[in-house]
Amino acid sequence: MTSSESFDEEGEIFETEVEKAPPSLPSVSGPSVDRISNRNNRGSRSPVVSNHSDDARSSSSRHDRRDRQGPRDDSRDYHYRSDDYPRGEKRRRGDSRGDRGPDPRQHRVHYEAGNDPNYGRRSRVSYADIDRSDPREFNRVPYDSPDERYQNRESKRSRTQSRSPPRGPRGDGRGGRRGHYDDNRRENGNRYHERDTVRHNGSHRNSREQSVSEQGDLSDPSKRDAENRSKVSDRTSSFSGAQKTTNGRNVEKSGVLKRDFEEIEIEEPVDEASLIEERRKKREAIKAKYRGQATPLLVSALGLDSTPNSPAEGSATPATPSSREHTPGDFTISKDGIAAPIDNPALHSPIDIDSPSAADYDPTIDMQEDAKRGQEHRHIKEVSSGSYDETKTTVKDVLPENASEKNKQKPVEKADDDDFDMFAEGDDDMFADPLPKSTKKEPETAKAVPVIPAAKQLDASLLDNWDDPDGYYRVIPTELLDGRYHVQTNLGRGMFSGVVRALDQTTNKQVAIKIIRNNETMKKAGIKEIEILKKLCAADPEDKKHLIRLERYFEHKGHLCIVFENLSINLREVLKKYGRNEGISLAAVRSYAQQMFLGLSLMRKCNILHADLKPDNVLANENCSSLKICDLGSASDASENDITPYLVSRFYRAPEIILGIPYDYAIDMWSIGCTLYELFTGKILFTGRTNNQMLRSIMECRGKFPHKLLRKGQFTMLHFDDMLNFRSIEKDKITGKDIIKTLNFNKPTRELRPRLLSAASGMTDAESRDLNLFIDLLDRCLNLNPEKRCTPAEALKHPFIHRITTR
Ligand SMILES: Nc1ncnc2c1ncn2[C@@H]1O[C@H](COP(=O)(O)OP(=O)(O)OP(=O)(O)O)[C@@H](O)[C@H]1O
Repeated sequence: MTSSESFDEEGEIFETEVEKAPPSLPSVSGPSVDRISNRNNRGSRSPVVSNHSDDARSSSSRHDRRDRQGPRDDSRDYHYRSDDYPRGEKRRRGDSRGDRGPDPRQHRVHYEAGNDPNYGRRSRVSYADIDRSDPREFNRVPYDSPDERYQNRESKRSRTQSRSPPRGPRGDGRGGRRGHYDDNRRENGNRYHERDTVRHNGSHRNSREQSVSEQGDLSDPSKRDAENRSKVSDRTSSFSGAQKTTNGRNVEKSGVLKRDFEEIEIEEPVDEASLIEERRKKREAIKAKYRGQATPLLVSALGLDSTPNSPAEGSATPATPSSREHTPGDFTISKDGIAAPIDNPALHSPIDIDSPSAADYDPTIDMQEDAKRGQEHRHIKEVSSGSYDETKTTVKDVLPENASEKNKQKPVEKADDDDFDMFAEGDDDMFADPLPKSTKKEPETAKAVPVIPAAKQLDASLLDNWDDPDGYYRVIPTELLDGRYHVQTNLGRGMFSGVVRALDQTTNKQVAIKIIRNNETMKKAGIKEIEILKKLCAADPEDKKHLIRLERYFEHKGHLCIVFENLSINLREVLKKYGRNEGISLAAVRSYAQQMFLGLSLMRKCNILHADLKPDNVLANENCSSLKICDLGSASDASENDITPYLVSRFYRAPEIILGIPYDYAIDMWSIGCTLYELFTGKILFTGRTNNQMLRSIMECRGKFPHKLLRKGQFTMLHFDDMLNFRSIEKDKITGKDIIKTLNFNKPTRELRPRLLSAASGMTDAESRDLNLFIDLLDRCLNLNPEKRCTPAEALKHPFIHRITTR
C-alpha cells in the first residue's frame, strides 16, 4: 500500500487540494511503516547477556568551546553548501575539490519557474529544489518506493552490503528544558566550516558514496564481514518459571518470550557438520582459483603458495566449536529469549510486506538518493550515483588484485538471485570463519586465523600502486602495518576509508584499523575525527561512556590509519540476528538505550554533535552485551551548525534539519529515539524517499508541527503553503505525474503507542508497565520541538532507564 493509498483510506488526514506539480518535481512514492502483524512464527534467538549499568552521573570537565573548533581557517576553504553536497553533513569522501559549489540560490529560478504559483511566493528558500530532483532522475535511475525496496530486499539481499553502509533510530514536551538547549544554541553557527573540509571532500557518508559513484564504477567494493555470515546456534534461555499463554508462547518473568520446544525442533534443522564441510570445500576451491590468478609477486607476498588453511605463523589456535559459551547475564536479546541462529530462513517469521524491516534496511541506498538529489541540483555530471551499488558486489577487497578483477561480475549474479541472503554463509570468502559462529567462542586474538599467512612487512617497491583508482588502500591480509598490526580480514568500506581487522602483535589483541583513502582532504577529515575522538577519550578516562576508543594512529604508504578497539557487529546486524522483523527484547532495548544515552551525555558535555546516529553506527561487543557509539566521521563541534537539509541519514533525520531550523544536540536524541523504536519493533519508524515525505511520515506519527516552529524554518516553504498546510509531493497513480496534495494532519494516524503495542504481544502486566515507560521515553525523545525534546541526562533519569541502576 502506498502512502497515497493510505491517505485515502485513513480518513484522518484531510486532502484539501490537489494540484499538478511543476514538471520539475520528482515523482514520489510515499513510505509506509506498518505495524507488525505476525510475530508468532518468528525465529529470532539471542544469547543471554549481561546488563551494563555504568554510572550515568560521572562527569567530564567542560572545555572551552572555541578550543574545540579545530582549524577553522582550513575549514573555511571547504565551506559546505547543501545543494552542492546532499546530506553534506557527512564528509565528502570521494571529492577532492575544495571549492564551493554553485550558489544554491541559482536553482531557485529553476524551482520557481515551475507551474505552481505558490513557489513564486517563496522568499526564504535558499536551498531550492532540495527535495525536487530533476524528474529525469526517475527515468535514468528508476527505483522503487521504500516499501517496494524493502520487499524486494526480503528476497534479494546481497551479503556484500557493507554493514555500516558507507553505507545503517518524545513527546509532548513534558519534562523538556527549553532553556537548556537555548544555552547551547548557535543561531549563526558554522558547523560545516571545518566539516566542509571534510564534506566537500568526501567526509559525509552520503556524499562519500556519491563521490565514489561519481568517479566511476567501483571495481573493488567492500565486502561483508565474515561475521555477518556466521550463525549462532546456541540456544540459551535465561529465565525459568515460564507461563503458558494462549498464543503458544511461554511468557517469562523478565519480559522475554520463549518459543515452544516443539516449534524449535521443527524450525532449526541445522546440520552443522555438513555445513562446515560444504563451506570448507568452497573456500578451498576459491583459494585455489585465486592462487592461480595472482601474480608471482603477490603470490609470494601473500604467502598463497603455502599450504592452504595452515595456521599463520605465530597465530593463535582457533577455538573449537564447543568452546563457545554465552556469557551469563540478566537479559536476553531476542524477544523469545532463546539463543539460536536466525540465519536459517525457516526460522524467519512471515514478513509484513507493508512494513520496512529495520534489519534489511541499507542506509547506503538512501544516502545515495540524498546525494544524488544534491548533485542533480548542482548540474554536475561527475558521476552517475547509480553506478555504485554495494549490493551487487562480492569481490573481496583482501583478495589479490587479479582475482578481484576476474570475479567482478559474480556479485551481480548473486544480487539477482532471489534467494540470496546478504548475510548468508559465505560461499566465496576465503577469509570467512571456517565454522558457524554459533559453534565457537574463542578469545578475540584467536579469530580469523586459519587461512591467514604469516605477517609480512611489504616494501613499497613491490607494487607500482598500492591504491585502487578511488584512493582506497588495497588491503593485503598478510601485511604488517606499522610494524605491529597483522591484517587479518576486511571489515567494510565506507566512502571515507576501508576498515580492516588486525592482530596487534604488540599487545596480542585484535584492533580495527580505518585506512583513510589517499586524499589530502580525507586525511584532514580523518585528523578531525581523531581530534574529536581524542577529546572524547580524554573526557572518559575509565571508558565508561560507550564511545569507541581511539588507540592510536599512524601513516602507512600515504594513508592515514586510525586504530580503534575491535568490536563485533552493529545494531542492525544485532536486529538481523536476534530480532528480524520483530525487534529485540525490551530488556535488551533498555540496556542499549542506557548505554547510548551515556555516550550522548558525554558528547554533550564535550560540545560535540554526532550527527549520524543510527543502528549501523553503534557497534556491539562479541556477546552483544555492551555497545559503543562509533563512526565519528560526521561529528562536529556543536557550534558548527550551518543549516543544511541533508544532515544525518534520512530516516534518522530530525525534523528541524529538514525544515532548516537551527539545530543542536537534540538532533542526536531524535536519532536515538528512532533507533530505539527500531530495536524494539524491528521496523523503521519514519520512512520517506525525500525530505518532503519524511515530514509526512513524521506528522502521520507525531502530529502537526506547531506553526511557531514552522515559521523558524528556512526550508518550511518547500513543504508547506502560505497557510502552513503540508504540501505532499507525490506521484499520481494514474498519470504517473508528480502532483502536490495539500494535507492537513488534524490527527496523527500512525501514532507511536499502537505501533509499539502491536510489537509487544503476549506481555505480562509487569512487562506492559515497562512498555508504557518505554513509550513515554520515546515520546520525549521524539518531540517535534527540539527545545522540548529530552536531554541525555533526562533520559538517563527516566524510569524506563533508571530502573537498571536502581533494581
Ligand atoms: N572498531 C570497530 N570494530 C569492528 N568493526 C568496525 C570498527 N569500526 C568500524 N568497523 C566496521 O567498518 C565499517 C566501516 O566503518 P566506518 O563506518 O567507521 O567507516 P567509514 O569509512 O567512516 O564509513 P562511513 O562512510 O560509514 O563513515 C563499519 O561498517 C563497521 O562494520
